[in-house]
Amino acid sequence: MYLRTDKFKHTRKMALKTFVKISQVNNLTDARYCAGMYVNWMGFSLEENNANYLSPEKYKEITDWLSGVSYVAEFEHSHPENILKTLQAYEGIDAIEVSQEVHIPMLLNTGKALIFKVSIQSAEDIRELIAKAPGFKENQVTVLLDSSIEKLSEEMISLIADLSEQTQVLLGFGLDASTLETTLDQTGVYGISLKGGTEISPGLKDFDELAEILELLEVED
Ligand SMILES: O=C(O)c1ccccc1NCC(=O)[C@H](O)[C@H](O)COP(=O)(O)O
Repeated sequence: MYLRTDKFKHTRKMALKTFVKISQVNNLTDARYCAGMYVNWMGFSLEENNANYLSPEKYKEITDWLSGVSYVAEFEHSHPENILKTLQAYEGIDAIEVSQEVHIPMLLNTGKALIFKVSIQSAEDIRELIAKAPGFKENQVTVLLDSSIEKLSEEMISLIADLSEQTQVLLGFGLDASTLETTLDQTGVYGISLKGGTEISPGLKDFDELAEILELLEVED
């Protein structure tokens, strides 16, 4: 059984049926909408070469308007030393997301939650994660599955279910409003990850589709 931190249990209104992370948020409109929909984690790209890069000033401007959401600092390539240096300019970051596995051990003791974003090309990639799942669980590293694959195969669904039984997984691909509930049931993932910003993930053609998914997940108060 996951901890899911007491913080979430007691302060989050259970307004969404599953845990939701929004990645690469880069404007106030999307940020306010998503916070209003009670997403759990809001991610901002803090690497200057990223198309959705958010400067410290813009980050402050946006987050000053928000409440009830945890902030994720997203990095693809930065070395942990630079990550920690960068974070000094961003107040209130709760979690760090990296895409380089080798960077994980260097960030385990920062006091922040850790997310490992993995680009999935094939079922084999998920098998490799399953082999490493006990280590992720032990170190409380949330695994975020990202991919350009639009539709989840039966094989992938069953592998993701296996992975989710062993550690905390956020599913970031193969999400479609018409099959969302089944996908959540079949994979048993802890939550999902949707992209904000200007780059919309495969299968999510525009902000309307992101909104459609969030509305589907809404729980009546
Ligand atoms: O609790 C676990 O077993 C676990 C397993 C794998 C990854 C993470 C795990 N727990 C930690 C978390 O659930 C989140 O990282 C935590 O809720 C984030 O909290 P916060 O920093 O308050 O956003």
